[in-house]
Formats: sequence, structure tokens, C-alpha cells
Amino acid sequence: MDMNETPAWLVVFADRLDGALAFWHAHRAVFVVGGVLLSLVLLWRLRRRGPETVRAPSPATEEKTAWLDTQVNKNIFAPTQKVPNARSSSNGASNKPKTVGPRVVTGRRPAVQAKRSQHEPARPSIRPYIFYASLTANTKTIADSVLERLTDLSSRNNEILEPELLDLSYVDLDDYFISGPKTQADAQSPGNFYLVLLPSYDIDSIITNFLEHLRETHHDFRIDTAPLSLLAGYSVFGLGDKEGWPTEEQGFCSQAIEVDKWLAKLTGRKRAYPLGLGDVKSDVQQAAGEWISGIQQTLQDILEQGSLGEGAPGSGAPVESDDEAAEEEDVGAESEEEFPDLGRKKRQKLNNSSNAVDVEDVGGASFRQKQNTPLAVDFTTYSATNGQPRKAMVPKESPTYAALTKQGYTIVGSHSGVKLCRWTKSALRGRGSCYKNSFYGIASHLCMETTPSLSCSNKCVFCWRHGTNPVSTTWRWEVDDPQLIFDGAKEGHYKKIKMMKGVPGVRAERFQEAMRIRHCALSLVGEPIFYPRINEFLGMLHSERISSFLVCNAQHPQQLQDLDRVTQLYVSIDASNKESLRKIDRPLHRDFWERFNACLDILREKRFVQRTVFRLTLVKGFNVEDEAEGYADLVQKGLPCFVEVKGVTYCGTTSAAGAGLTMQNVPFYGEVVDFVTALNAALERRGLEYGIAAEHAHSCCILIASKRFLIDGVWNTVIDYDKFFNSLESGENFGPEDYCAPTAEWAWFGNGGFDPRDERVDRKGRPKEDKKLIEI
Ligand SMILES: Cc1cc2nc3c(=O)[nH]c(=O)nc-3n(C[C@H](O)[C@H](O)[C@H](O)COP(=O)(O)O)c2cc1C
Ligand code: SF4
Repeated sequence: MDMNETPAWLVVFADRLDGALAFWHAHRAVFVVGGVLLSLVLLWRLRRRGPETVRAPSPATEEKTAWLDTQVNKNIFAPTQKVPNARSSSNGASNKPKTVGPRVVTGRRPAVQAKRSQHEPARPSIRPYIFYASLTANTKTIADSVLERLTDLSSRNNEILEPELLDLSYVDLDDYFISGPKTQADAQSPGNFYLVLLPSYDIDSIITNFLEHLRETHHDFRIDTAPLSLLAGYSVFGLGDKEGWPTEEQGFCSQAIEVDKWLAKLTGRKRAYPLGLGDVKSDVQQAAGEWISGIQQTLQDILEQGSLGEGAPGSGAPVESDDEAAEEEDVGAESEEEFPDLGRKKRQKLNNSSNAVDVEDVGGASFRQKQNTPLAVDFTTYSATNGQPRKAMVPKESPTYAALTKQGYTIVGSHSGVKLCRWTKSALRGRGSCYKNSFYGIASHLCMETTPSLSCSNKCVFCWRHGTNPVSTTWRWEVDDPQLIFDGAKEGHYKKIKMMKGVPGVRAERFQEAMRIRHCALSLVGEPIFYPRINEFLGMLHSERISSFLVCNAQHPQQLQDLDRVTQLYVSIDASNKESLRKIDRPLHRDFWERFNACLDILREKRFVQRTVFRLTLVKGFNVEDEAEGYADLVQKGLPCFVEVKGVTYCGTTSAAGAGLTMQNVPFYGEVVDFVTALNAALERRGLEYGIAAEHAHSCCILIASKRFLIDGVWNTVIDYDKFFNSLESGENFGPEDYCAPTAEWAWFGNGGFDPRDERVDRKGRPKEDKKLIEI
């Protein structure tokens, strides 16, 4: 082989390499720039996508997701908050409350919810438990329909959980009646609400065991006396048979009544709605229907307010109807409690603060017109303000405001008030209405007591409220809109009625009825016709078919003259002569006697247009002895349709004591009867057509009526309210005889006047046997 000879493949390779190098040299700049750019792009993309693209999901990220969810749930189910609707967990078949599972949280919303729940408390929820016992299935049927109603409510309201129906024969009473339901979910949150439906059996039965269990729990020294106080509330409905057990004293629904009392003790008085009772042979369906409607409303109220609502002084306390003095004493005690650091003198000053105003006002201008002469402008309406804006009569920060609210008044606007009258409370409990029920057919639980003017121009010795209300001869305050007063008075009244729902003995059906005001007594502390827009206010009452009973003090003739028609118009006649009147009413007007007489004249003129009444309050030692003749003269002058005679009620206030008033001044009923008999005879001697028509011995009150209301030998003192409103709305002319109706026989003079539909009780609430009670 020739060593100088080069192999062919090597020549080809060298040639190719040479070509490639020539290409590189020709294009190397392009390659370098392109490479750099590509690297930059790759680097940028890598940085942007970061770990996601470089790391696979790790256990650590999964854990973090789960932790987030847990935190969200923790916020939603924070210990103070309630478990949301657990309806899905209940199948209705079990006797035990269901455990609520954790709420499923999806998407981004939980984070938002978690954030919000840190600031806003979640809405509470309520779980109703319906307990019942039934031997012959009546109660079971009612309990089933209660379950149906509440299940329906629950389906419409997320905060009311599905109710549980539990037969007391099968549940372990310890599980529910020692400290409330014991399940994880319930311990955690919802407000439990107990409904107990029970028949009564005067033989040994499961109900006897149940009662024994409640009694033992209460007395067990190892257990708190109110172990069920964590319940949101409770209510009981009883079934009984009036044929065999006609009245409560004779055992009607006795066991339901007893259970209601024990539960009040065990729950620390959490009766959320009054005890309902139904007679299995007559009204049980209706009574149960009304009861459950009330429960539904109550559950919603609890959710809205977060509690059963507070009792207000003077409203929640079940004061007995003849217990006014005790109520007054309580007020004193409360004010001492409220102002513990005030010395005795200061407190007295607070109570008497309004008296300071009296002195300024006494110098008011006189009403100089004599009777039968045209009425001059009454100085009552306005007083000069020297261009200054008028002030509130009862400013919120004033001691008067504090004192009146302490006594249970709700102050409406700047000069009006409303208060639940003690008779309204008594009637709610079926313990009797005031005398107006016997005389005029006003059931007290349908009556609102209010005044559009807390100020008065008298300081009557027997007015147990005075000393706290402002007194004046002139209206010198700002004037509130009547609509504001009307709405505020109704609201205040209903609020106080609602507070009565947990008071022992309140009857469910009366409670329901009371939620529609039918009558308004404009007779609270103060002088209603003092309010310059009283006629507009009356129009509002009548537009809602609320009757108006207006009492005035016979000191404002111009206002009386201008007053529109009311259902019944009163003037207080506290004495038969000038001196007596000065002593008793302690009027601020110097010309009080002239004003008084002018008012009687006006009343006489109105007697064929509306029912007019003289109200006489007898104070022994002041205006009773030898005054029958004087009163007869006044009746002759005013010719009222009716004369109400009432013995004064002793109020025990310092102001009364200061006026020399003691228990000795309270006449016995027999003395009131003697006086009325003497007055009636004096009227007869004057040829006046009057007679003794009715009585309410319970409150020492007797009615003398004009014989215009003696129709076919029967007294017609009652009012036909429908007729009154029909005539009023028709715009026709009508008079008192057009809307009267027969007086009930039990109310006739001699029959006592106690409504047989009510139950008489003594001061301790024990039934009284003698329903007639005539202390002659
Ligand atoms: C033996 C017996 C005793 C009863 N005792 C009373 C009673 O003391 N007071 C009452 O109001 N009703 C009494 N009842 C009437 C029942 O309470 C009434 O029939 C009720 O509707 C029964 O309810 P239930 O069917 O759910 O068991 C008695 C009935 C029976 C058969
Ligand atoms: S009329 Fe007077 S006493 Fe009778 S219920 Fe009404 S406010 Fe009370």
C-alpha cells in the first residue's frame, strides 16, 4: 500500500467539517443571539410558574387545606353559638335528640363566613320538645297536631329545629327533667324549649310518677333547686273533663296546673307562655289551637329578642287586685334599691321634686267667668313662653321620668304615659275585672289605661300616684303628635301584656284576647283634656274601634266644652262644697269652685249626646258625713246619666299621710251602701228620676243610674260597643240610650257584682268560697 495515498472517507469527512466551519463562521452571530434569547425565555417561564410546576403535591399542602376547613367550622360552631338547622339528622322516630353533624363548607364562601362570624354572633336556634302523657289517646291526638304545627314552622324557619315528640311513659325522666337533654349537640348549643301536654287523672297513673319526679328533683339537696334554668322556656297545656271536674277547685286539669307550677320552680320561672287548659268535651280543639299559635309567636319572639323578655317593675309582678297598698310599698323599696347611695333626704327630694313645680304654678291666671255666662278663653291651653322653645313636660333625664318609670309607667313621647292597670293583670289571671266590667261590660284585660297628659292641676289627697307627676295650671310644654302618642301607648301596653305571659295563673285565652285593645281608660295620673290635641287622639282610638272612657277633674271648662264625643265622659266629683273640695283636691286654680261649677253645666248640656258620669270618691272624715244632700244638689245641677260612688283606696304614701289620710279614712262597704242609700233618697226628695242599679262589692263601688236607663223594668247600664261604633261611623245623630244594653243579673245591686266567669281569691291567691262578699 502507498503511504502517500489518503483514504477517501477521510477526504469526505474533512471536506464536510470544512463546510460546517465555514457555515458557523458565516452565521455564528445569529446563533449566539438566538441562544441567549431562548435561554432568557426559558428562565422567565421557570420563575413565573415556580414550585407548582416543579413540585408535586405534598402531604404538607393537603394538611393545610384540611386545617383551613377545621378553622372555618370552629368559627361557625363557636361555643357560644348555636348549631345550625339539624333537621336532616332527625327522623322523628327516636325519643332521643339527634346529634348534629359538622356543616359542609364548600368554595370560597366559608372564608367569608368565618370572617363575619368573628364579628357578628350567629343567630340562636331553638329545639322544641313536646312531652305528653295519654291514657285514652285524647292528649296524644292533640300532641300530634302540635307536632305537625311546629314541624311546619320549623320547615319555614331555619332557627327553629325539628320538634321532638316524646311520650312521658317511655322516656327516662332523669334524661330530661334533671338538667335538660343530654346529648352532645344539645349540650353544645340550641335553646331547648319544653312543651308539656297532660291530661289529669285523680287516680294513680304515669302522671303521678311524673309529678313525683319533679317534686323530688326540686327538693333534692344535691341538685340545684332550678336545674332546668338553662331551658329557653316552657309551657304546659292541660286536658280535663268539665263534666266530672267542673272547676279548677274541683280538680279540673289539676295535674297540668301542678306540673306548670313545678316547672316554674325547676326552670327558675321560665314560663314562656301561659298555661292552656281545654275541656275534652267542649273546647279542647279551640283552646289547644290558640295555645299553639301563642307558642309559635313566642318561639319567634325568643329568637328575635334572644330571651323571654324582661319583666318591668309594676307590670310583671302579679299584684293582687286589692293589693294597691302593697304595690305602692314595693315601689318605695325599689327606689331605695335603685338609688342606694342617695341619702334618705335626697330620695325624699327626688320623690317630691315635682312639688317644686307646684309653687311656681300656683300663681296662674284665674278663670273669672261665672256659671251660665259665656266661657272665656281658658288659661289651660297655653302659657306665654317669651319666644323660648317649649320644653318636654317629662324629660328623660328628669327625676320625674325616673320616678314614673320606676312605678311601672311607660312614658310615651314627652308628656304621655301608659301603665298596665292592676285590674288588667287580675283579669288576665281570671281573678276578676274592675267595676266597669260589672257596670258597663268592659273586661279589664281588654282595657288600656293611658293619658296624653301626665300633668294635672290638682293634688288630690287620695291620688296614690301624685308626688311624682308634674302639676300645673297651664300647658307650657311642647305638644307631641297624637299619632306618636297613640302608637307609643299601644306599643307600651302590648309590651306589658306580653310580660305577663309567664306570670302564674295567666289564662291563655285571655292572654290571646288581650292582644287586641278594645277599651281605653283615659284616667291614668294626669288630666287628659289638658292635652291640646285630645280630639285628634280620640279620633284615632275610635278609628280602631277602641272605646274611650275619659275622666276629667272639672277644672278645665273650655277644654270640656270643646271635647268631641267620647264613649263615656266622666267628671270627678270629690266634694259637695267649696271647702271640702279645697281640702280634698287641693286645686292649683284659685277659681277652682267656679271652674268646677262651669264643668257641671257643660256636662248637663252634653247628657243627651253622650253618656255622662259623676265619679264620687268617698273619703271618710273628708267628704262623706252629712254631704249626701250637697251631692244631691250637684246631681240636680249636672243631671248626669250615672253616678258612680266608690270608697277611697288607701295608698299609704307620705303625701297621703301628710294630708292626714290614714286607714281610718277608708269607708267599709257597708258605709258606702249607707251613703248611696242616703243619696238616692235625697235625689228622690228632689223629684229626680234615679235609682241604685248595680254594684261591685269587691272594689267598694256602687252605681246610681238615671231611669232613662231603666227599660221595661230592667237596668240597661251596659254599653253595646258595636252599636256605638256603628252609629259613630254612620255619622248619624245618636244619644246614650241608643247604645245601651241590659246589666247582667249578677251585677244588680244586692248580687255582689262579681263576674261568675272569674274566680275570687284572697290576698294570697287562695280561692274564696263566698263569691258574693257583701260586707254590710
Ligand atoms: C279515672 C279518670 C280520672 C279522671 N280525673 C280527672 C281529673 O281529676 N280532672 C280532670 O280535669 N279530668 C279528669 N279525667 C278526665 C281526663 O283527664 C280526660 O278524659 C282526658 O281527656 C284524658 O286524656 P287522655 O285520653 O289523653 O288520657 C279523668 C278521667 C278518668 C277516666
Ligand atoms: S277601666 Fe280603669 S280600672 Fe278598669 S281595667 Fe281599665 S284602666 Fe283598669
